Order: sequence, then C-alpha cells, then structure tokens
Amino acid sequence: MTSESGKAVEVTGLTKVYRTGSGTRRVVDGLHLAIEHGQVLGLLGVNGAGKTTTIKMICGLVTPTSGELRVNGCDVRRSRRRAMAQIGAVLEGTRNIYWQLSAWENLRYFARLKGSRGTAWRERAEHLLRDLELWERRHEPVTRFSRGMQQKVAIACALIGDPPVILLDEPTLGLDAQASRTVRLWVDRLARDEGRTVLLTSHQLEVVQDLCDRVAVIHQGRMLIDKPVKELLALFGKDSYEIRLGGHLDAREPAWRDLEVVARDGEITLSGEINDQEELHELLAHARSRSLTVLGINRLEPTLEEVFLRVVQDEQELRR
Ligand SMILES: Nc1ncnc2c1ncn2[C@@H]1O[C@H](COP(=O)(O)OP(=O)(O)OP(=O)(O)O)[C@@H](O)[C@H]1O
Repeated sequence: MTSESGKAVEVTGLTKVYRTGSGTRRVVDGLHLAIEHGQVLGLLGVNGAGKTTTIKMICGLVTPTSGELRVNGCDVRRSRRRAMAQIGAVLEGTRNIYWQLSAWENLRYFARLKGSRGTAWRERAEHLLRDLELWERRHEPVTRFSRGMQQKVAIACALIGDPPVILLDEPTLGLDAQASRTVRLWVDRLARDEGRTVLLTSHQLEVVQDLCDRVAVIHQGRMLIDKPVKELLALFGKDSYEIRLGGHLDAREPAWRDLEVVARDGEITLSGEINDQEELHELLAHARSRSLTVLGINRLEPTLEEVFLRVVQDEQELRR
C-alpha cells in the first residue's frame, strides 16, 4: 500500500515538550522529515538529541505536543490503528518481546496483536525463524537466549505482521560481529529485495554508512542536515590524498608540507590534505626531482563518522 503523497513516512513540524519538575523540556522541535518508499534512512544525533522520542512518536507510543505524522498515508494521531498496522518497530532499551515466552509464542502473540487471524501467521513465523537460524530453539523461553538471539526474535516479531515500514532503534547495539552482520544483511534485504522502508538510529556509524541511502542529523530536537549519504560525504570531502612513492628519503629532506610521512622497505607513503591540483602536481614534480617513483595516488573519502562529528561540532560552535 502506498500513500497518495508517495511518501512512506511524513513528519511535519513535529514537536515534543515534556513537563519536568522545574518546568518544561523541548526535546523535539519542529522536525520535518519525509522518507520515500524503499529508502533506508539513518537518524543520527548525539545522546539526548531526540531520536528515540521521534521514533516513539512515529509508532504512536508518545503523543506529540504538536505536528503531523503520517505513515503510508495514515495519520498516526487520527487513525492510530491503521497507521500502526503499517509499522514494525524494535525499540532500544525496551522489552520488545516477552522473555518468559518462547520465540514461537512471542511470534504468535505479536501476529494476533497485528490482526492476523487463523493460521496464516505460522508460515511466515517459520520462514522468519528459519531465516534467523532460530528454528531449532523456537520452543525455549527467550530468557535463555543470548542478547543477539533475543534481538533477532524482536526483529522477527516486528516483521510478523508483514509491515511496509520498519523502525529500528539501535538494532545492532550489544551484538557480536556475527549477529550484527546477520541483522545488517537482513535490513539490507528488507529494503533492497522486499522494497520496505527502514528508519534506523545507530551510534555505530559504520553500520549507518553501510546500510543507509540517506542520513538525517538532529541536534537538540532540530534537524541539522538531511541528505543522501553520498552527497553528504562529497559535501564534506576534504581533498585528502595518499601518495605512494618508491625510493629512499634523503635524511636532509625538508618536511613534505604538512603531510604525514611513513617510510618503510623502500616505499614512502605521504598522506594528508592537498588544497588543489596545482599543489598536487608540484608535489609530484618534487618527488620526481628526488628520483622517487610515483607508485600510486588515492583520494581519501571521509568517513560518515568524521562528517557527523564535523556537522555537530559546527552547530555547537554556532550556538556558543
Ligand atoms: N518522559 C520524559 N520526560 C522528560 N524528559 C524526557 C522523557 N523522555 C526523554 N526525555 C528527554 O528527552 C531528551 C531526548 O531523549 P531521547 O531518548 O529521545 O534521545 P536520543 O537521541 O534517543 O538519545 P540516545 O542516543 O542517548 O538514545 C533527553 O534529554 C531525555 O532526557
């Protein structure tokens, strides 16, 4: 099912103000966000930025102070049940599943909760459990499962109703490398092969860089930047290079500008920022004049982590 506007998730002017002992706290502040069908969006922000509150509002667990929320065209505030049927969510720090129940019983419970009648859910439950390598242990209480296995059950429960939109708050937190990889492969498949829309938060930025088409960074409840990952990396791409040279350095050689120099086994690696092509050509000419052979030149891409830190630091400096 697709919405008239063609968006899977639409958030307009979303605001949440909590009452605290001493007054009020505005934790989400006029947020706008639109996610296309089949897109994987990473919602980033430092601790307390308002990510979980935003996700909880989208899945109807926290009532917004103001603003509009639509999931697949359904108004979350006015048609809550219909909107909820569009969403599968795994929330961080919350018991998403019942620990005394088995994986199978959890899936049956959530299937019923999502409105599945009869036995149609069974086939899907079996498929999910087999896929997540939990089938053999489906009748054990999940309290006996490892953290990673419990997370997999939570994800299976979020998917049992076959929702087109999936919200994942820190899906790989606390998982070992293998479980994290399984969850990542799954999220990738849900979007690429099954056309589902995924909104996820994570402090593990390599996970975000790996999975997301787009990234939205929020700070103190406000949107700082919302761009496709590639554009974001290019926008903040410094002209950093790694140049490999063959030969030996002369001990009297003055410093190579501000570049880092590592010399080992007859190979020299220079790395750092080079402002423009002219500077790069000068440097290469200089190397050749010292009888050094140019073995390779790589332009270094910034990581999402570097870009994220820069966006947040720039904002903090502006507010000072
Ligand atoms: N029920 C509440 N009453 C008052 N303040 C709250 C409540 N729930 C959350 N907050 C505050 O809202 C702010 C945003 O919290 P939220 O959990 O949304 O942040 P987050 O970006 O998900 O952070 P983290 O990365 O640490 O999980 C925090 O300052 C938090 O203390």
